[in-house]
Amino acid sequence: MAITDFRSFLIALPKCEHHMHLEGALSPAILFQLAAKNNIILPADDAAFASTEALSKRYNDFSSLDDFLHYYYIGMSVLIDASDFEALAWDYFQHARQDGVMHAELFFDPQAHLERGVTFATIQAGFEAARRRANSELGISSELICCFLRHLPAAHCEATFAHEELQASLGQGHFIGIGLDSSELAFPPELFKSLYADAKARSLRLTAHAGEEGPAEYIANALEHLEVERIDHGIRLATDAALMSKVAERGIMLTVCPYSNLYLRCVTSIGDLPIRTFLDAGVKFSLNSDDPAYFGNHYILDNYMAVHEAFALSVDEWALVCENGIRGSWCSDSRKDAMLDRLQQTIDHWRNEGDQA
Ligand SMILES: Nc1ncnc2[nH]cnc12
Ligand SMILES: [Zn+2]
Repeated sequence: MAITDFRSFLIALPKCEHHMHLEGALSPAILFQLAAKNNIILPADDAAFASTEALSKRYNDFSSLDDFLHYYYIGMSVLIDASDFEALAWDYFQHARQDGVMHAELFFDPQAHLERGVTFATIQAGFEAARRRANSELGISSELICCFLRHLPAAHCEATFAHEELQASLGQGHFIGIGLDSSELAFPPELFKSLYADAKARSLRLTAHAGEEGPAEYIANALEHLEVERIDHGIRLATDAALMSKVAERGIMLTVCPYSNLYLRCVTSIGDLPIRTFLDAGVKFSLNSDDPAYFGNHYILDNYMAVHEAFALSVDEWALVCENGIRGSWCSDSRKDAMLDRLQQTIDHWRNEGDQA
């Protein structure tokens, strides 16, 4: 079958997003707007904060993960009340709707807000309002994944997890799992073994960033010491064939973020990502936007398009990527069945279109 309009085909696929930091959806325009509303003084000694245009331009020139994180943490300092968190998440959901996302599992970084005096209840109220609205108005289901910042001491992460408000929120089912993010190289997964054991004891789902800038060994360590079910990024897996076979055999899904890897210089082009290697080895992966507002405003569809342009996946391969994303989601079986039905209808429809072309 020849599909002449792959963009429309990719929009129509029922997509699941598993790797999107809500704070990474903060556009320069909303950043300046909230800074003005909340009287937040942005760094006067950095010309990047002179205007929306200057900041957007600086975002096109990150030299590494840490260079990006510097701006990411300054950016989120403008989020103060529940309506700010709601506006941020709602902005993301509107992009997600346009791109054909049916289900989104969204990271957030409470430690970065709690230390500024913003309460867990404030963050949660804002995100919950946007999630409810996304479900009823846009038909997008979502879950939250509470991320811990690995550049902070493990004891700090454990204390945050034990925080009364966080535990109460957990009791009310407000988030489904935990993740580990921020600066990778100096902070290997095994430092957080105790945090992950605590989360596992509370029946939370487990994932962690590994193998983004760090070596494949960090992926092995996250699997062994943190007992994660998914790996966020994981592109360095391709450097270790034995580990790659193990990951494929165990059905561990990687949440790959093509444009993020390009903008943070983990690869020099999207064509250098091991997408074909993973497909050939039977490694499951989903495609995601990570921090779209910081990475050229490339939301999930652009990531799908870029992978298509670089690797020319067949319709069957796209169907497999989509199916793996649905099956690897942390949503109910009935939601998965609804998405699998939609996938089948989409594939059938496009096969007919292709036959007629
Ligand atoms: N790509 C990324 N890697 C690590 N931590 C992050 N926090 C937000 N985006 C991140
Ligand atoms: Zn990430």
